Amino acid sequence: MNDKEAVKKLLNLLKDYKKAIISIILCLLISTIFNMCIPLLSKSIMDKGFIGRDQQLLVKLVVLSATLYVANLIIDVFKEKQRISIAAKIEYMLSKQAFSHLLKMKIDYFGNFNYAEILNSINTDISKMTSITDKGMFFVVTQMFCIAGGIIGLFLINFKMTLIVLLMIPVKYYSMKYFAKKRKTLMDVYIEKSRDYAKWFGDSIGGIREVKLFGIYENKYSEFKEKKKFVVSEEKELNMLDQWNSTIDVLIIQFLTMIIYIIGANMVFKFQLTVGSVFAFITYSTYVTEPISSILNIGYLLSGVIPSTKRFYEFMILEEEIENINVNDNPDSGDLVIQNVTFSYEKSKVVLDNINIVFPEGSKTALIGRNGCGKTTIINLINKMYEPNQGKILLNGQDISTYSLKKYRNLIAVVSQQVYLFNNTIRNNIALYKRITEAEIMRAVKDSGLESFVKEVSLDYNVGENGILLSGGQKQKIAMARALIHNKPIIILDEATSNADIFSEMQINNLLYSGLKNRTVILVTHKQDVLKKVERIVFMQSGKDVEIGDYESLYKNNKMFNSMIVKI
Ligand SMILES: Nc1ncnc2c1ncn2[C@@H]1O[C@H](COP(=O)(O)OP(=O)(O)OP(=O)(O)O)[C@@H](O)[C@H]1O
Repeated sequence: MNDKEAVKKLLNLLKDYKKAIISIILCLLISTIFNMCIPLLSKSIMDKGFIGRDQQLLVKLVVLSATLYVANLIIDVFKEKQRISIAAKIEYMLSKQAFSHLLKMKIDYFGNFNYAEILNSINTDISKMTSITDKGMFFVVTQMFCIAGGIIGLFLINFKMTLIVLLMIPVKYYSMKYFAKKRKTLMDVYIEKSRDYAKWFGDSIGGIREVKLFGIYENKYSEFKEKKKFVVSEEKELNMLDQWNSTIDVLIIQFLTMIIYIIGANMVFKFQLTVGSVFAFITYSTYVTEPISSILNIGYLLSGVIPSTKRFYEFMILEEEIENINVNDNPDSGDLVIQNVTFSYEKSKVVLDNINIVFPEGSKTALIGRNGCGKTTIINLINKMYEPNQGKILLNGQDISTYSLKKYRNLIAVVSQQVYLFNNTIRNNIALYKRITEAEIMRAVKDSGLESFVKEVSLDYNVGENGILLSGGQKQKIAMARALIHNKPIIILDEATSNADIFSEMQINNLLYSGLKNRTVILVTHKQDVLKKVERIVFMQSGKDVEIGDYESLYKNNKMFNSMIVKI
């Protein structure tokens, strides 16, 4: 995306608020007209009131000026209310778009960026983009009128001095260009550095247990100092640049005012101008110089917003999961078939090579194999976190890529080794936004082996951030209860009982041919008692070499299989 497209996108954000923007511009116009009258009033107060010693007129003019000031204040409050409301709506709308996109994005995005980094990027970009509703931006339109009115006022008072005022335009233009270019470069670096810092921060706090257990506090602290120093120094440079830009602005205007005073005084001494005219001229000249400065500063302001706008829209076009909307059939349970599937996460490394596995409907199948051979990858493909590079996965004879993603996933429950629990009650973590009766929840809790704990603390016990208040086994049992309750025809248990005690494990294993009797169950396990129980075992020597059989045949014929079994 180039700068022009980014500006277009920014302007597009305002298009839904035409009415409010028109009312803001009207308010600014009325204020501008009032402001135009004030120097003329001051001129009369000075020349006719003070110097002409007309007290009655002086009081009238002072009251009129004060009324205009108050009217301006009221208009300003009304205008600000509209402007703040547009800013809030744009921020809310962009946040909604970003969050909805985030939920639909492909899973590999979350492997590259951690939560702190994602939150930091989205918040920074949205807040920068919302700054297009800042006061300075809206002023542009009315400032055109202000400049026109100011120039007319100046010409009416003195033509020659007006030309001097107009000379400042090219000076300001070139200074703005210089600062805008610098700011854009600095902003790009700042965004990169703060993203890097947020990534590191999320990673370090995510690993707080390791920091404590391995005593790497000092190392992390010195990394922090280094990374934060970069961010703070970029912030400092950006703030200093803003300061220099406004200092140069003030210098230009002050220099101009000084010249006007000198030339004006000279003219007063020669009786070519009145004292009031000189003061009115100076006020009018600010009506021209300040708005010109603000208009030219828009370029400077945009130079800070454009990098964020580009990054935001680049994020918004990242690939989402494809939801088939044209499908008319509901996926139905049936045999699940992995057919000639080849898959790699990275092009250079093939993880699964032409794999064929059938999981008959209602069957119980165990997956066993060495670390990294691709068991979890098979599960990732079945639940459509990834798509095969070649081959197909079929359910009930139909390619799963033709099913509605939501409806297809609705058929599968996964309990993995690393369970994620929301910071909510046990009840809500099990029900997951579905209306489920207490009796049903209690049945699932009983089947998963969590009953005695629930009786102790109640279903409304809050589990804390990712279940921090629970033991590993309790977390897995909640995940198990969650899988059981949703009545899905396909259940995947990826080392799901790795943290369960022997009694709970036996209880869960007994479910295979009772509570889960009619469901297709796929278990990743190395435990002998489960391997003996299931009717089929998929033994993976690697992602290329897959052998399927029952326990007896594999046990007799495959030494490698034997060496992997955990006998308890
Ligand atoms: N998101 C990913 N991006 C890139 N490579 C990955 C990703 N996830 C897994 N891999 C790689 O794919 C291979 C298979 O990983 P997978 O997690 O499927 O193995 P596994 O058999 O489940 O292992 P384990 O028994 O240790 O859980 C490994 O070599 C791993 O490094």
